[in-house]
Amino acid sequence: MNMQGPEVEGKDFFTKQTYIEAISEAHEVSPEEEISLMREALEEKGTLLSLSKEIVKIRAKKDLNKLIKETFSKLFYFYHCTIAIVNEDKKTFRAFLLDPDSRIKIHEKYQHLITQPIVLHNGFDDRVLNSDVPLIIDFDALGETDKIPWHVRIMRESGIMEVVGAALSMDQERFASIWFYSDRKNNFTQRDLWLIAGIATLISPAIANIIAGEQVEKKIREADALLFISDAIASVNNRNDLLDVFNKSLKKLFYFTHSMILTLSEDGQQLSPLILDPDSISRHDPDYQHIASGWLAVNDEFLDRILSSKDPFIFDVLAEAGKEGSPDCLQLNLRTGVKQIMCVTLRRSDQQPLGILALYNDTINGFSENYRALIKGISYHLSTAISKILYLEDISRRDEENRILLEISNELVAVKEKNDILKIISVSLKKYFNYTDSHIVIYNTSARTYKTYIFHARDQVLESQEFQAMIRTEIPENEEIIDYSHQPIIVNVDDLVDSEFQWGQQIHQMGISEYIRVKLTDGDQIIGLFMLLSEQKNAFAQSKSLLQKISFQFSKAIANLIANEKIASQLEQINRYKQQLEEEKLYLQQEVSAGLTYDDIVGFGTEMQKVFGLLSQVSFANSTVLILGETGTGKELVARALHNSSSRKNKLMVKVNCAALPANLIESELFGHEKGSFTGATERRIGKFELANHGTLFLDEIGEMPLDLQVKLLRAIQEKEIERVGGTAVIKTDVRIIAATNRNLQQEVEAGWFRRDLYYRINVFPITLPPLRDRKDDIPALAAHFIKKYARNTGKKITSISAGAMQQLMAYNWPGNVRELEHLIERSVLMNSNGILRQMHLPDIASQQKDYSASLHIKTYQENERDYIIDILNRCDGRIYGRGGAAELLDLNISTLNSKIKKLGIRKGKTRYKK
Ligand SMILES: Nc1ncnc2c1ncn2[C@@H]1O[C@H](COP(=O)(O)OP(=O)(O)OP(=O)(O)O)[C@@H](O)[C@H]1O
Repeated sequence: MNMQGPEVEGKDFFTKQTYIEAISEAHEVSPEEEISLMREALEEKGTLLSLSKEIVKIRAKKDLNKLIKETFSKLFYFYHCTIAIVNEDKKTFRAFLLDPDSRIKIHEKYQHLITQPIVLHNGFDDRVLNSDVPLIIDFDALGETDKIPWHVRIMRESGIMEVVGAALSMDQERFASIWFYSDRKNNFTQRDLWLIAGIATLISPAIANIIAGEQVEKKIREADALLFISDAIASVNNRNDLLDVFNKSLKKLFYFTHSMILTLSEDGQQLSPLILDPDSISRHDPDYQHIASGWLAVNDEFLDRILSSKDPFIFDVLAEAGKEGSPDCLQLNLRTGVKQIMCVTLRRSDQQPLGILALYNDTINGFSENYRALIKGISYHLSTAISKILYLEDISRRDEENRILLEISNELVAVKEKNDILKIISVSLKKYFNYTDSHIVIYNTSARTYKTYIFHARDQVLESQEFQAMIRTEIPENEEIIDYSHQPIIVNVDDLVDSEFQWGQQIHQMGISEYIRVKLTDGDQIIGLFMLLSEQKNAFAQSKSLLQKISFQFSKAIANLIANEKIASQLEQINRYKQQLEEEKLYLQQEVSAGLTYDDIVGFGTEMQKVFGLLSQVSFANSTVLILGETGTGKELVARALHNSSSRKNKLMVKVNCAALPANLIESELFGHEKGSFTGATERRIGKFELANHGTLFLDEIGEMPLDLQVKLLRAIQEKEIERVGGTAVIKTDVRIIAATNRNLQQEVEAGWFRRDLYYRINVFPITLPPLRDRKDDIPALAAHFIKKYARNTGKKITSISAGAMQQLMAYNWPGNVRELEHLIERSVLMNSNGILRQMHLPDIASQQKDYSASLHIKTYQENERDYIIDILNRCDGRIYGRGGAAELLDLNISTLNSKIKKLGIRKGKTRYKK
């Protein structure tokens, strides 16, 4: 850097010392030199004398410009000339006089240069100001150093090679500087410097006068502007108008990049933006939206300082942002080039803080001290305007809330089922709240948990594991979510991540950042929680009051829904009982012999006594009993007596004849069916299992049960629960099983026609009833028993049986067992006219013989094969193909079986194949 002044630096050579004296003091001069210098000096002195006459005429800046253009430029070469004045703060200076022909005008930062205060102590301007003589700055010699101030850099970039600066002073105070710029190197001579020093001295009083005049004008202008702004502020009714006043009027008064007004929450804990300037220089930062739409917690020393300050507060962003714990917004400002911020606290009439007005600047020392008073003046009017805006907004918000409330209430009143609520939360509420998902949980008094009742979620999360887990999660009553406040509460989900709160973690995994919840109540009772969830932070700051109001309507609708559901489920239960009672009634009407006991079983012989012994052991147990025996031996009679002697005697014994029903109906008969579950299922019907609940289910002819149904039966017996055909609900049953068959189940198992596992499950307590031919000693008692029964039924007076007839009975083989004997006695009583049965209408020996010989007919191999295939087909309910079909059981391939059916002339009757 090369800065030079006359070699007589430090002396006021214009007033006290001539140029010649100064030069001669500095070095020896020859007499010729001295004569020439004296001539020059006399010439310039004359020049300055005539100059001073011009200068006294100067009144305004335009006169100055004219002087520079027309007079100064004739004295020496310079490109343009400017004057800078020191600001009131004494730390900065600003452009005062600008040369309209300045070549710097083309520089992109020219506007910045001429409008911004520039730091004075930068090593250039302060030196010139402190120097008694003009100084030259040789730009070329500056080199590339960081220390070059930005405004000097701009000049150099605009082609300036050299500049001379001289201080202007008045009453000992150096208040400004005059600058002559040149685009030529080594342009300024010693003589030029001497002239510039003279010009500086002469021009100082004129400049001081103009400044004083301008300051007066400025004050008047500021007062006018303040008046105008105050008036404008006083008449605004909304945020946009207020922003307009700032941008159009205040920006005319002084430079700032943008503004922001923040208001304080009622509890004084948070500051949130009321008005954001769309011209903010920070608006392109990715965090701007987030920070600008959020709120600032008033919990740091920085904000405390602003809020407690009575006067506008100016601070450097760099210095504040560097302090520990500085708010995020300061970092954002720093990043986006904000250098200085002026804040003033807006106060209510009671002096309590209402908010903050912040003005931003992109230069250090951008805010002059002068503006403090102006901004303070504006802040009073601004506070009133903001209070008014907030009041008006509050009124219109309440109106809007009431309108929304009415709209939502109308929808809620019409709620009949959950889907109606779902529609409201997935469509209607979306117009007023900013949420992505919603969740209503209902309090379960017995489990003391909150359980999902209704939810609405984004499509993309519906299938996710987190969401599925979330809706299954029951929130324990004592979780931190449940507090006693009835106000809506906003929860930051980040705070839940490290907690034990499972539901909180699940919604975090679903991408939820924040949720608001409100209690649903019915009188004093909490019935549930209503939660709106959002992926964004700060989504619900404005929603509290409306949600609070809506929650009452929601509570009512949900309480009604729950009550209706309860009534519906009770009605359904009543209907079920009613249906069951009707079934039971019908059943009891069919079952006339329901009251049979062991007394009705006739059997004095040893065989039957053994049976009675077994029965007495199992009567009171709940065990499954399997009654075996030929047809007519009394299996059903024994089953009924067993039931009537058990602890279940006051409930039904329900009989299912497994052989009598087509295979496809047995399942519905046993387990019931839902309406529409198959063609013909026009009504819901409960099955025999449900009908026999707490009683006994008698499965007669269990050996005839189709194989596929055997599996379901086994499950029902083992699990003690059933599902209706076409239904999904699992129904618990408490049923005792008594099964009977005249088949040899063991053999059936071996042949693969009866499931082994089911056989073991029902063969817990087998009782075999002996055929009548093996207990003929019971025949007299049985005969007497039936004579008495049928004589009473027919009204005949028959009391005994002749010895001959008895002999006939004792001689007979009784293939139909007790049933055959009973029928024979019945027929004989009907046909008899006197008091003693003498004639038994037994099949005669011959026919017996005939029958016998007929039964001795030896079947051909083909006949046997035909009968066998028919048996299997009937067992499979005519099904040939697939698992458990006839082809599989016969271990034949399908085409072979079909050709055999054709060849053996096997045909199907109405329901079964006939032999
Ligand atoms: N020991 C008995 N005392 C009195 N009556 C009996 C006796 N055994 C059977 N009976 C009567 O015989 C008839 C047939 O009995 P039951 O229906 O119980 O036989 P079952 O073994 O179940 O026959 P099926 O195997 O053909 O169903 C019934 O009227 C029953 O009352």
